[in-house]
Amino acid sequence: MNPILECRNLSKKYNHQTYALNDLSLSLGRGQIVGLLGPNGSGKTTLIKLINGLLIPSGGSVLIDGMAPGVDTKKLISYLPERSYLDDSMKVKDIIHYFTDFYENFHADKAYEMLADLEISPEARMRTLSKGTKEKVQLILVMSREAKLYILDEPIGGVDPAARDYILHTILSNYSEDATILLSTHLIHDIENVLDHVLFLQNGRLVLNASVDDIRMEQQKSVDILFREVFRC
Ligand SMILES: Nc1ncnc2c1ncn2[C@@H]1O[C@H](COP(=O)(O)OP(=O)(O)OP(=O)(O)O)[C@@H](O)[C@H]1O
Repeated sequence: MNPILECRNLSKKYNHQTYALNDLSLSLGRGQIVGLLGPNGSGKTTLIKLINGLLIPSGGSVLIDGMAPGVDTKKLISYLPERSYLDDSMKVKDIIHYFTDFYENFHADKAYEMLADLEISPEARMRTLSKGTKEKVQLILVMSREAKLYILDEPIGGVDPAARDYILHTILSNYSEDATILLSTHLIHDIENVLDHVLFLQNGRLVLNASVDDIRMEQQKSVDILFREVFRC
């Protein structure tokens, strides 16, 4: 079977400046949760945008399930961007209706179930919700699609610590076993227990591509501690 994601010598330069992403090659298999980790400006969002076809590579290529980013790969990827793209004047239930029309693989019943679990009213208008609650709604929408690759750019940044566990549980219990989740975060300590694999980016280069079990066995340390050592300022 094809890897769900393959990057070959992928590079991106903005405005002829230095490389935001530099000669990155990697291959991700199916059925795993992968942490995309790195300091500010290391290239995480750039990589995510390239995978989603929102940026064109300056060099190299990206393949999703063997295909270049395009109409067909958008059906396979469910993407949570770092900034909200939802219309603030809409009610949550209207957005669900819109998603149901727009995406063949969107399950409204699943979205309503998760909203109820998190005590968010479908009648609420987006602009009346707090930042963290808006993030929860966005994550619910993304996880209610049946996708092969979920890409979550900072999914729990604005969510309070008590809700983070629930959100992680929501992520874990709402994707099928052969799907892959690629998520970027700075909250490594909160998230590392659900990760199978990690990618460390530094100045646009991939400096670590390892399974979490290997890191714990070989280095005898948590991902959080390893990250702090590798990226100490
Ligand atoms: N639109 C743009 N124009 C010019 N430079 C950009 C643009 N977007 C990103 N960059 C630069 O590319 C590099 C990588 O940025 P990117 O946003 O991918 O990093 P990141 O790892 O997601 O950072 P953070 O953790 O702060 O979100 C940075 O040096 C950034 O300044």
